[in-house]
Amino acid sequence: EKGSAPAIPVDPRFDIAYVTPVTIGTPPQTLYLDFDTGSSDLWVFSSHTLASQVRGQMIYSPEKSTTAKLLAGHTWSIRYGDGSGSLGNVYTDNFTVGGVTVTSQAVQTAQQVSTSFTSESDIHGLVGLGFSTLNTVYPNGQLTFFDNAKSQLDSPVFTADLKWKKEGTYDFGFIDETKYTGEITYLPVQTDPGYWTFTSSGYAVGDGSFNQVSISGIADTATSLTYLPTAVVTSYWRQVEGAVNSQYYGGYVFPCSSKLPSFTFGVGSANITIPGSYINYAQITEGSPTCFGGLQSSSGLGINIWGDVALKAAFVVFNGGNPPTIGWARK
Ligand SMILES: O[C@H]1CN[C@@H](c2nc(-c3ccc(C(F)(F)F)cc3)no2)C1
Repeated sequence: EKGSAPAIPVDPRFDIAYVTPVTIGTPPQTLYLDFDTGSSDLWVFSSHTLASQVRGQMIYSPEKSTTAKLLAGHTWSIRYGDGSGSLGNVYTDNFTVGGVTVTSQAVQTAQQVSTSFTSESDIHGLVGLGFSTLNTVYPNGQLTFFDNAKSQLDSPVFTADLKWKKEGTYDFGFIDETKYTGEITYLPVQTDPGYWTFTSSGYAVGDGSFNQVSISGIADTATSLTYLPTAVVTSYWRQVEGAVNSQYYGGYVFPCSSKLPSFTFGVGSANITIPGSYINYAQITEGSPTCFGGLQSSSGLGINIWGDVALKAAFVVFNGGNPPTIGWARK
């Protein structure tokens, strides 16, 4: 089996996140979910979610699905890197993405969500595509959609082809050669504690010289920006006149009129170049002449994150084989 589904930017003004249509249950209920390689819970807004916390999101109603089964005595609670979170209970039901169906997928129904989820009406939940060790369901951890689907896929892989301010795709079970140029460079993945963690071989700013330095980080499709070591990020923003690291805005801001240099990162002996335009993330407020950078310091996070700003510059293969690896290609 193989499947393909769109990755739709939530806000075309700036790619805060990407959502993908899925169907759950019988008859099928459609929701748009944020696919997240940085976590491993599949949770949805539901008929169990506090009404005061639902604002326009589509919901999954297990009581309307003839194939839904409560996973009795199981609960979950998750906290994301930005402090947002959700919690609830668990059903199993049929779950379909791009024509690939998993029967009895653990679907975590939210009873409560934090305010940032409530205010993001275009995101109806998340599909965790990290390693199942990260799943928060208690007392028995559940498998991700990808772990459940793997055995029925032509190949145990999924790929991410995210795009700047445009619709991209997630493919399951195959590698679409038309989506990239040149070769795919595969790197080893550290699966502990459960992220797609790999080591980049270095970086260059604009057409400057390449700095050979190992940068270990996670490939995270649900983090909007990219967070790298302070030394790397300061050497980038030093090239931009008027750029400052603002305490007030919580990161590097710069004059929107700036022409930003590109940022190149090494993957083995190959490299990926992020166009400067991708690093002009957004005006700090509508109409402001000050813009917020898409490349920020990871010093407060304790981990480097290759988020959408980097991922959308590449074709990325998440290979769930034995051992798992991650593949990068230019496009
Ligand atoms: O935890 C790490 C794992 N991947 C990153 C992640 N971040 C979110 C998230 C999604 C949507 C929202 C909201 F809609 F704006 F509320 C907030 C956070 N989901 O995964 C960070």
